[in-house]
Amino acid sequence: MEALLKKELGTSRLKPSGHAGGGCISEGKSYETDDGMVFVKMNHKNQARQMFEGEEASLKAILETGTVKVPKPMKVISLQNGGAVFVMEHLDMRSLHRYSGQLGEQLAELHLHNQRQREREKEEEQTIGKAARQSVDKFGFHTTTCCGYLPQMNDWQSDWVAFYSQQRLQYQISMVMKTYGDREVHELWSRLQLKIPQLFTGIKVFPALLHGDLWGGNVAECAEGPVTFDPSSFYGHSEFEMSIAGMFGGFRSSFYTAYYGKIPKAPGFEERHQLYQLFHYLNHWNHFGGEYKGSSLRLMRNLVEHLSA
Ligand SMILES: Nc1ncnc2c1ncn2[C@@H]1O[C@H](COP(=O)(O)OP(=O)(O)OP(=O)(O)O)[C@@H](O)[C@H]1O
Repeated sequence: MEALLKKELGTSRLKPSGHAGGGCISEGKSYETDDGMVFVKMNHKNQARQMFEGEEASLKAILETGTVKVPKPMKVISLQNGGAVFVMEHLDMRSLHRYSGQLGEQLAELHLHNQRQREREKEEEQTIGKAARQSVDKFGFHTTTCCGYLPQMNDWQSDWVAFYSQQRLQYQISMVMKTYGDREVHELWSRLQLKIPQLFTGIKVFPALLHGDLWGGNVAECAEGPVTFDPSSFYGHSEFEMSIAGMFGGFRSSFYTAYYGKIPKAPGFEERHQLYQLFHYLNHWNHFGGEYKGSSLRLMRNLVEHLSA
């Protein structure tokens, strides 16, 4: 693997730095190269290349906004015996502490970036008659991204409720059905899907670029500010981002105060929050098995019971 890395990176020097960072999905290791330190993630699954290409595209999209710091992506390389590696800039990181509030602000800036771009274009259209369209007016992404190692459908759709119901929840539920044949999930889903539009009454959702997997294990800080990594981006409802953040903890109150100071909670936030957490519980059920079954079904029952017939 190291000979392949040397060749692909065009470096004569490739020395393990001693920094290793294994997550739940891939193994990670840093190396010193001719051009500085790199962090290399390796995964032997067949779908590793697709997973890393999605991460690479996500990092590029977030970098382009200039809002929140992420490692610069460098290269996805296929391994001979299946699997792939992903090379990116190495960042010296420690647990998020001092810059928690700044992360909240910067995340809100990321979420507002596309809308502000659209507003600038509208002004230009009014003053000079035309504007080069860079803003995104649909939900989805230009490529598949993976939350964990499972691919997410990102086909562009104008209607957020349809996108989220079909490409996020339905997709996960179909996978649960295929793997576990669970009848209760099927029965609850047939009732829940009819009620989802109620949760969006009076709400206008504008596509926001999301990190997509913002749990406490994917945020940190460098000497000069906060950093996030391992994204699975798409354009979606900004509220979706806050769902996994709350599931496993790791975010201080200063993070939430700063974020909601810029993007206040809209009416009905709490019910939609449950709907958005449902995706992550189902995705965990599909990744890690039955220990997430109980929490997924509980959430579904709760949503079905609290929404009117
Ligand atoms: N660019 C980087 N520079 C230095 N260390 C990094 C970098 N990216 C990630 N790490 C370290 O590696 C660890 C695992 O990274 P990452 O979350 O991307 O892996 P993963 O297997 O996709 O994880 P999971 O799915 O569990 O979130 C991080 O917690 C961090 O300590």
